[in-house]
Amino acid sequence: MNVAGNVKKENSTKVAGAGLRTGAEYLESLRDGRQVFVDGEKVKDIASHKAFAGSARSLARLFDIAAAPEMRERMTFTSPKTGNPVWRAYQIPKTHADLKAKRLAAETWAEATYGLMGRTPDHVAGFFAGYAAVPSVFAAGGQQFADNVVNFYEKIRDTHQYLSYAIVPPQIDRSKPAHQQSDPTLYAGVVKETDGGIILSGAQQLATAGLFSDYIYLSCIHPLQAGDENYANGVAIPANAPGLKLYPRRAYANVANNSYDYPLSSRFDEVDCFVVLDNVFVPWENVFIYRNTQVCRDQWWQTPSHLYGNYQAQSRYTTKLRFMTGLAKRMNEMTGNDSNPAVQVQMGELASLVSIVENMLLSQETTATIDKNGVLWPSKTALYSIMALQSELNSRMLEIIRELSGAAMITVPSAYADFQNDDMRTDIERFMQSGVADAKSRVAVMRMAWDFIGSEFGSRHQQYEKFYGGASFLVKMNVYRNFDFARATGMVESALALPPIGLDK
Ligand SMILES: Cc1cc2nc3c(=O)[nH]c(=O)nc-3n(C[C@H](O)[C@H](O)[C@H](O)COP(=O)(O)OP(=O)(O)OC[C@H]3O[C@@H](n4cnc5c(N)ncnc54)[C@H](O)[C@@H]3O)c2cc1C
Repeated sequence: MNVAGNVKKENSTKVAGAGLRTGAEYLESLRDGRQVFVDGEKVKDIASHKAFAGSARSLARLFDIAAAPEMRERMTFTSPKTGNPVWRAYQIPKTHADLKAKRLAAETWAEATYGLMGRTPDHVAGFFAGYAAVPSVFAAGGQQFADNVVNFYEKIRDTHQYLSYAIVPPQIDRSKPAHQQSDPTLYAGVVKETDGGIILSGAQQLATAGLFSDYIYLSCIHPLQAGDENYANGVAIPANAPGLKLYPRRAYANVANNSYDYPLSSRFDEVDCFVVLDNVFVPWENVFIYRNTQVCRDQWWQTPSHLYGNYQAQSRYTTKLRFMTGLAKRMNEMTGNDSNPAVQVQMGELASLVSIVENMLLSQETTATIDKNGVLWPSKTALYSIMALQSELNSRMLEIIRELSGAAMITVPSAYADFQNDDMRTDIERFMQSGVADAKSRVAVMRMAWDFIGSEFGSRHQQYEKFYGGASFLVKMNVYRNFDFARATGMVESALALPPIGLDK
């Protein structure tokens, strides 16, 4: 299977996959009555709606890649429960080799979307692998919750389910804790308990790819305090649960009506969804944390969940940066600047920044440690250091590309249709050609670069890289909590205790 190619028609055909879900099955499963609202309307069919169809097909392709027999070793491992192949994303790593295998699988999926889709099925899968690796954290709220999280993990692993998550309260009034908001049902929380489960109301941000997933994991990563118990939950909600409403932000593919003018927006807009819960019932078996602020906090930091999920995110990010570097190189070739030494220095800086990200990813593997239960934890300092600086490094990399481009991304025809007009085509072909390619090829590269960096889609990506892992001041606090300051201050103590020189008079 050609991983880096465009979405192909075979996506909609069934692939022999030993029970693995195919793209066609995935697309069919989106027709389940989920409530998605966009442009003033309820969406009837996500898989065929013009705002979402291209991205749905890109995601379906990931299912087919994993189901392809020749990708079995790369993309799957054997379920200890069923003996069937299941996505590697759900593997709990026990060795450094396991972790590397998970990265290779993540990279394979990331390459199929050029790193432009962050919440592919392997992201939240990593969190659940982390929960199932240390269920005792959930048992602190009652053994039944630990059992629930393990059972649910096994179910989603063995049936190849796609989860997204909404784990941040809405930005209504950040100056007040959850329970002091002007209305107790603004933030998503429990409003009622029944014999069969709990009922939730309120809102939560921001389920990227929520409308494309099978379940949304709803919990809270923002610090909660005494009094916030109603908001301290961890529950899995099927995307079509009655009362669950998804409000995507502006869908970029709506205007990206052809893949020449918008080669990326038309295919890879993963769509961030605001989540509203209107008395959504969640059965007990899908409840893993219930009104417990301590467990709600510990799920992220006392299990390897946050590390596994963000290790996948860094694999995806590294892939995207490779693609970005390739785009910059092709752009320079088109403008004839590629051999200019000053341009090569700028490209050298870009490549240095990309290499730092890549090597911090590899360092998470090599400095990973094994806990007392035999579970491998990627290095916290390696992960959080690069995440903390990503916000700044990403901006610098984009700035270099803008610098290198001059007007190249702007001096392009208004639309693909211009090539069809005989009067326009003559001028375009003459004046917009490159020294190494005809006008159509040159413009194709520039449109792709603009879609990457300057379109609404590209601009959202800049915001995504800043915030997908939380605001950078919070990530820096993670580094602060995990850095070995004792070793650093120990050296200072040692230096202060060195035998004195010249003080004996
Ligand atoms: C494109 C995109 C996709 C996302 N996808 C998901 C997703 O799939 N699932 C999900 O759950 N969430 C997702 N998020 C949400 C993301 O997790 C939050 O945006 C992030 O946690 C930041 O929270 P916030 O937006 O409420 O910002 P705030 O917490 O309000 O912070 C905004 C800014 O205010 C300043 N600030 C606020 N408080 C402090 C402080 N104490 N000290 C210093 N500065 C401060 C900082 O400059 C900070 O960057 C996504 C966000 C974006 C932009």
